[in-house]
Amino acid sequence: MQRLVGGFGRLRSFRLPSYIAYYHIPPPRLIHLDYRSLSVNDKMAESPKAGQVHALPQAELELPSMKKPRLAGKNVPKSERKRAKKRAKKTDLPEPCSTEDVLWRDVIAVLGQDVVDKALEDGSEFDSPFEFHQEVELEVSAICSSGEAIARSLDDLRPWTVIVPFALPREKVRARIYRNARLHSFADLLETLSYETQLDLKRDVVVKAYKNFSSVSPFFYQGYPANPRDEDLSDDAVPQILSTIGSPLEYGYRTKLTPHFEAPPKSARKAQPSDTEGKPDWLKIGFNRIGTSRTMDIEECPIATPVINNAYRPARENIIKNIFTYKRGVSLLYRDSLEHSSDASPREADTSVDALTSSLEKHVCITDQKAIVREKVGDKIFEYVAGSFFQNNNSVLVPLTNYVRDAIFPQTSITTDSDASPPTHLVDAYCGAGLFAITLSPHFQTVAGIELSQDSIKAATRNAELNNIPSDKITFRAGDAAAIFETVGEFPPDKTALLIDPPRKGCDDNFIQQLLAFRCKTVVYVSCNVHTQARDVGKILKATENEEAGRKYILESVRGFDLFPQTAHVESVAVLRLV
Ligand SMILES: C[S@@+](CC[C@H](N)C(=O)[O-])C[C@H]1O[C@@H](n2cnc3c(N)ncnc32)[C@H](O)[C@@H]1O
Repeated sequence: MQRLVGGFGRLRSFRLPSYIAYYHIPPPRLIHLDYRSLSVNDKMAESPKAGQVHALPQAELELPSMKKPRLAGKNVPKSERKRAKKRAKKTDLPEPCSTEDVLWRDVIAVLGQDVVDKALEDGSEFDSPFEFHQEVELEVSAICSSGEAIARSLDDLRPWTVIVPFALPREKVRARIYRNARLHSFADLLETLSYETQLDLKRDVVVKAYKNFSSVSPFFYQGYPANPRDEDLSDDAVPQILSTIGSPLEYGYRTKLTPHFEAPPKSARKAQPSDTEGKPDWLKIGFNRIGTSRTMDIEECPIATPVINNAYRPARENIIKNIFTYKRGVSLLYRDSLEHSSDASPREADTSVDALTSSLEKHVCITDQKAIVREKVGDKIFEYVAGSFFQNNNSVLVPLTNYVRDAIFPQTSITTDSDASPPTHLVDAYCGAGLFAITLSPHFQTVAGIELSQDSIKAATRNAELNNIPSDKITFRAGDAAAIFETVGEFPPDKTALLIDPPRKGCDDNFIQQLLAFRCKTVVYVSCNVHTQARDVGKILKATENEEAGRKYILESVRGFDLFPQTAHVESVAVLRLV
């Protein structure tokens, strides 16, 4: 059983599930060792200075190996001899290749051979700057061969390292020292301080995606060894990837959860125990372990909203109690929703202004796939069928939609013609329940959205009504995204912004061809899969790169948005402009 506790805590005493713990517990594939830096340790063995520190007198070294070295004269009292023995043991460098030696070499790699040699020479290698149970703040330098993190102490006067579990390079952590050793201390992790580190790591994912999939000449990326190919884009086609925008909520943000469980196996049915025995070991209610189809038991999910966790806990108890009534496995659904009229029974309904205002903000948990979920994004209301698509982190939707608005109407832009009049028309391809079309509608004269799911199109049309947007201003149609270009034939391309937010597989070639034929002024590409986004953006750039007569698309900016803190997932927004 994994006990999940949200927020910061003593991570040592429990484990987050692997699906959310990507940035908290380094799984083996995240451990990168810089063997070049470790190789400086090889010099250690040859170093005469290092040898001198723990060397016994020459005569003793030459004793037969079975004979213990003589530490002092016969007349020295036993207690003194014991102390000397202890001292000698403490100052001995670790046995080559022992666990201690492997760690010691990580210490040297972080501090540098010169610093270590100096400490050994002046005998300060055990003078820890830290006391037992002292709390310290650290920035992780590397991962040790043991999988723990190693950080260099920030005190430059006394070079020191601290070994701490469950942290990653560049993360800032708070830790409590529990043991001091030679030039390093061991500490328990108290807190991972930096959400910024996650955002940096996610920026790296965007950088790599554009490097690997946009077909930009590899020479653009310094140190990349390949030669440019004919099909590569020119080396300045991709601008510097901007920093990732964080989610206002780092935990408790996820508005949808779909845990599952299997029905009892035959063997368990045969020996059906009484329900007083609690949860049987074979029963796991939760999510798949990363990369497997085995379920990990989850009691509580730190990234889910409180209303979802509050509903999940008793439901879980109920499933455990009644597990033998299930003949098949079940996938559950939990959706965080604002309470709306159909949730309250008529008897309970209070129509006073105060009651209506507070009910607008009251959250309930919906578990029926077909029920209607309600959310607010800024001053707009959205309703959709619980089983259909809607973004799962409400806290980041205002920053995200504002960012898209500002990209379409830039205050100053090096790439837009300042005399050009702003766009008046918006096309929302892959529009879902109308999130972008509706939130951005106040800034446009005409808006058109398209989406494959009939349920979502019904929801988008209803959402336009709910938000009092006239039907002659905004229209939604069900269909393949490429079909939108038939509908918007009347839209002036130079005054049209196209928003693309496709599923993970990205856009198909037909859509890209029609986009290229339409040639609208601005394209904002929002994506939940930055790799297919990089591929599609590369195709658009490449298609217009060498056009002599016509104008070409340039990639003005790319940046990640963190819709899913504590996971490896990153959303990406690319802005293309026709110049
Ligand atoms: C990532 S969601 C974005 C939805 C919406 N923009 C939002 O933010 O709520 C992608 C949407 O594309 C729809 N979709 C998938 N394939 C499509 C296609 N070929 N043409 C149009 N829509 C499609 C899905 O049903 C889904 O609603």
